[in-house]
Amino acid sequence: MEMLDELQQLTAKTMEKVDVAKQYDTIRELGKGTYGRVDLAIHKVRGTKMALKFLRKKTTKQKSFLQEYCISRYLSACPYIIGMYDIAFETEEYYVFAQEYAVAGDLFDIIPPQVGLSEHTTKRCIYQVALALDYLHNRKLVHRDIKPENILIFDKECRKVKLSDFGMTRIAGTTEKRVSGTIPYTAPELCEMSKHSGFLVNHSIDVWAFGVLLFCMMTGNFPWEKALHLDSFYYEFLQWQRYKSAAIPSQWRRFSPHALKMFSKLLSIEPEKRCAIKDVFWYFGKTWLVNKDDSPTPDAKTNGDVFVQIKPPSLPFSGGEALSSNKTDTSPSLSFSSCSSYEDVPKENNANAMLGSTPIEICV
Ligand SMILES: Nc1ncnc2c1ncn2[C@@H]1O[C@H](COP(=O)(O)OP(=O)(O)OP(=O)(O)O)[C@@H](O)[C@H]1O
Repeated sequence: MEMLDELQQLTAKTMEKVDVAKQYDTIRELGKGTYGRVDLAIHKVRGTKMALKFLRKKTTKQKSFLQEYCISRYLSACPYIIGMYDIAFETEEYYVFAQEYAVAGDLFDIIPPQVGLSEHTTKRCIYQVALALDYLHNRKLVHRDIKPENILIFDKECRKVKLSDFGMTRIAGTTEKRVSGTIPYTAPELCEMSKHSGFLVNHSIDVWAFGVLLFCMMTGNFPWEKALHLDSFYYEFLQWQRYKSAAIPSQWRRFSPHALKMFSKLLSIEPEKRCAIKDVFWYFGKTWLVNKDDSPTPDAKTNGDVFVQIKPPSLPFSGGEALSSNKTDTSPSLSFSSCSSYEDVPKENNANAMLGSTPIEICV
């Protein structure tokens, strides 16, 4: 990791003030995040289309910018991680770096609400995400922000996808403050921690988020809003995992026994028992979704079909509830609901977006 320090120092020394309009033709905004925005621009001299990531100086320290830029560059040799240009500069208001442009946007926008992607497309996509995460973990890094908005896609069929946004990436084993909000991808051991208390960064938090991401991709819903006992969808999952005799929660019944086994390894409640990302590769040769015609009829191990109407919680991603993203672009935004519904809600900040006030139908 000395190499990263050196790269950061070198970048800090060589970073220039640039007038963006003189060097780039801005085409459009690609997305907005918590700390800034990403624009599609053409480098006037090179004639190349690039994604310029602008991080507001008001909310981003130079050190954090350098860290994100250098970690991104360090990882960009992997074909499943977003490519980087050797371009970092500042303006009056922003720190800026240039990335490869992902022409089809991000994964969030192509997951059909309440339906999910086909098994074939999910496997094609998640396989590449798993390779990217395995690459990162082998280098002792933890991404810490795995979610569909950070998986960039180059075609709607997910033939080529790349992991991006290394703003939260840290070295495994370091102590971090738990400052970010709780979202459906947040592992239970982090959800239970009080804000600002320190925790040891570990690969297992990416593994958990990967499991939740997989569920979202295959169902178009979040499995829960928060991995906390007070979240009924999470509590049901917890009971099922703890006492195998408990009923399979309805939203998990669509998965094959192999897929359920994979989920219980990825979403193991105790972080020490969670599998490594590379352990999922074995499951790619197996079927993940049960054929509707073969699905088991409700019996002692299941609850039977129920149809529940619940009021959406006041937070964005509800356990078994609504998922929304932090995007504020003009593309249609989604919210996932726990067993169910993806509703069109603004992709405001993941942790703060409000769900609409209409009840969400949960078909179980
Ligand atoms: N290289 C790219 N090509 C195309 N679109 C991109 C690219 N980089 C980012 N975007 C779009 O911009 C959005 C925000 O980018 P990014 O996640 O890097 O910002 P952020 O401020 O770090 O977000 P967050 O709030 O999640 O931390 C992405 O979800 C994606 O839709």
